[in-house]
Amino acid sequence: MSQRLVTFDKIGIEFGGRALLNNIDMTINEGEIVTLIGPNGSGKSTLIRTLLGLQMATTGEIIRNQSLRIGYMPQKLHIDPTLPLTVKHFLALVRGVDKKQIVPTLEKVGIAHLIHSQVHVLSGGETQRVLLARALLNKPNLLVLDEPVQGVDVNGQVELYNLIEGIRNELNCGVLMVSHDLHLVMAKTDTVVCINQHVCCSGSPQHVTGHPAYQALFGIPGADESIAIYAHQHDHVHDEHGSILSEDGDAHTHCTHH
Ligand SMILES: Nc1ncnc2c1ncn2[C@@H]1O[C@H](COP(=O)(O)OP(=O)(O)OP(=O)(O)O)[C@@H](O)[C@H]1O
Repeated sequence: MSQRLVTFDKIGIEFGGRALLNNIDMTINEGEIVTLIGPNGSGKSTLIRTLLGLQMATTGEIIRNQSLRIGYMPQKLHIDPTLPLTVKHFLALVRGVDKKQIVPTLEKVGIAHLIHSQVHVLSGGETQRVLLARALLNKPNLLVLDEPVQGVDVNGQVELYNLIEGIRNELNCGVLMVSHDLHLVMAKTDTVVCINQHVCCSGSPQHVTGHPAYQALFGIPGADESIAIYAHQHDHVHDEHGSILSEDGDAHTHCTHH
């Protein structure tokens, strides 16, 4: 039986009398991929910051397993582009890093060939892999990924989600990720938690996408593919001015409301 890594117990956060998060219950188990979704400003990053200890909860508590070790991958890499910094040197900056682990970790995320590249010339997908490598160097049993596929094209996104799933399978770590992409991420997720200040719904991807609260926020999955077409029953004929000719040949118009 897999053990619980983190339990959010009725977490609430207020700022200036405004509730950013309210009564959030959520659990992440070893070997489980949990995806946090929600509209802009719904509190996803705030919840992550609370887990990382960067934000204090106003109410409730976060119960952490004693063994908890988090590897955090931020949304973006903020580095001065004028600063010369190779991937190797960037990863060597990780506190307490075992430098012998840098090459195997880069191999794990598929970019060992970039070890001597400057970080600011990397593509979006390569940068995300460097950030993932940095998170892994912390030897985590919980990976926390804030929008891991940001700035990556669709093919690259699929590859990154596959990579994250592969790492979970290999390390049996828990994964908590924030995502805006609902379609690609769903296949790689065990549990989806949909928040909008509070937990709107949670469970398997199938359960959540069928939930009315999810559909109210994001629409019905696949609905955009089946555009409802207004079918005009053209059972009449027009004269040369566009007016409808009745059976007796008199002209009248479509709309008679004024
Ligand atoms: N330190 C803070 N002080 C006051 N308000 C804050 C603070 N941090 C976040 N907020 C507000 O909390 C709300 C939630 O922000 P948060 O960044 O958690 O949302 P999000 O779901 O991650 O959004 P997005 O999808 O746009 O990244 C926003 O309205 C934000 O302005």
